[in-house]
Amino acid sequence: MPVEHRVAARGRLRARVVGVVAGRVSVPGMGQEGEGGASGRGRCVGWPALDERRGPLQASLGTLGQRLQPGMADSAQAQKLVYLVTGGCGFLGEHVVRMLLQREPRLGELRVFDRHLGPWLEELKTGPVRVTAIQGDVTEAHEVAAAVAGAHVVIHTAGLVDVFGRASPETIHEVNVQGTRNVIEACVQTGTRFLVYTSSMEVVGPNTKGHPFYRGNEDTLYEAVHRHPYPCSKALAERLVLEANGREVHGGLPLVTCALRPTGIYGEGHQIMRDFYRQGLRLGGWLFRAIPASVEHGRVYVGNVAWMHVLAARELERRAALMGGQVYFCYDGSPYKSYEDFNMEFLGPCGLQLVGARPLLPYWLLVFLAALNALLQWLLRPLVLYAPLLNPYTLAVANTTFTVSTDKAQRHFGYEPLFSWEDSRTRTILWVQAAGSFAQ
Ligand SMILES: NC(=O)C1=CN([C@@H]2O[C@H](COP(=O)(O)OP(=O)(O)OC[C@H]3O[C@@H](n4cnc5c(N)ncnc54)[C@H](O)[C@@H]3O)[C@@H](O)[C@H]2O)C=CC1
Ligand SMILES: CC(C)CCC[C@@H](C)[C@H]1CC[C@H]2[C@@H]3[C@H](O)CC4=CC(=O)CC[C@]4(C)[C@H]3CC[C@]12C
Repeated sequence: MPVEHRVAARGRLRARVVGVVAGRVSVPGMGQEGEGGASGRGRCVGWPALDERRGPLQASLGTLGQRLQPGMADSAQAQKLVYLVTGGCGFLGEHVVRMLLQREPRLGELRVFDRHLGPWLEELKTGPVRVTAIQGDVTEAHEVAAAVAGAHVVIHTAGLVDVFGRASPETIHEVNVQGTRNVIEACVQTGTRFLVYTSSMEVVGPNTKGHPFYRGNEDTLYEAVHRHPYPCSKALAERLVLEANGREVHGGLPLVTCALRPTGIYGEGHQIMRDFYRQGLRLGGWLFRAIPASVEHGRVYVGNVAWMHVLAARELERRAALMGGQVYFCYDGSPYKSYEDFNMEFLGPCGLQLVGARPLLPYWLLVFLAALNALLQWLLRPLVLYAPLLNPYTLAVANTTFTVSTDKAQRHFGYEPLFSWEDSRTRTILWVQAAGSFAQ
């Protein structure tokens, strides 16, 4: 039940302000210095150019890595800031929300904007920070503007993450590209100066040719060519965000933007992991290797992704010249492994086994099955939504090495992972076990 109802922002407010609850603030952490860098620019095959279209987690963030820096207490008293997190009820968004409450000392109000608000927001009502839940749609410009008005910082993580063909390409574009455009325009109109965008490694690759990206960084040359609507939309949206850096916002000051590019995120709330677990349980505890163990994936723990967002948002003002218009891969100490072997780090301790040192089916057969799935999806679309995990795109991503190795975020804004690999692994295992028992 909402604690209090109120209008959170000026303007034509149609976004529903569902409630105001208050959360907890604890201690911060931080770092320093830097330099310049490059941003990868992708090409979307079969998609219009930018200009042609207008258009169950507990507060488990712990005390790891907490460091109180000199001056933090002073600045905490000096100015309280309003943060807006779009997509704040999603897998990553919830972690960003909780991380801000725990580790952003200057937080005065936290606005959580999402199409679907989570009931867990109610838990956040006991602390000193006002949490404003706003039900709204990023594709509705006036709803976004109303939510942004008066915010100091926007963390834009809302997005349609669909590589399975559940949504149409147009819808993906509308949410990810037009939604991002609406966020930028809202910042410009209302005078909000700091915008952190959740991009994706998919902006770079894997490309349609299946070229490996091995221990790459933000400056690594790579032929970024996309066909799938999701990476196309993320690449277009990221470009919008980077190009908006330096635009004059209401009041005359420049907008400062940056984009964070997580690799495949895992952790508490990761639905695909939960799906693999349930599938394994249905198969009597067995999963069957489909992809060679030699294909490596970079993965990153959700808590560290959230932490990087919090740090980037905090440092954007002080390091505007350095960070503005920059992209940063999101990384941590998680080991490079194949997608399936990495999942087994969590599913193994939950009782599942991965059968086969090598793939059980020949690759050509997987390609055939993926193509068959795509055909069935198309044929059945008028009748039913058929959206299996295996399709030509997910097979290509799963079967292509994509690993990052970079310290740019460390150099530019002092990012160090907050959670060790051991801790990330333990937290994820506990969550999978709990999610599995709910499934029974
Ligand atoms: N899951 C992953 O492995 C990765 C995700 N990302 C990016 O991170 C961001 C968050 O992704 P996840 O948390 O995994 O996805 P998610 O689907 O769990 O969260 C997205 C949130 O955005 C909200 N949303 C969707 N459409 C909306 C709309 N029209 N208006 C308002 N809210 C809307 C959803 O309700 C949801 O709460 C996305 O931008 C995604 O592209 C980037 C790299 C990897
Ligand atoms: C048996 C199949 C061949 C195994 C299918 C696994 C796939 C469903 C997943 C393999 C790699 C994943 C993607 C990757 O982690 C990068 C991503 C980044 C994002 O921004 C969104 C999610 C995703 C595309 C992720 C989606 C699932 C996989 C394709």
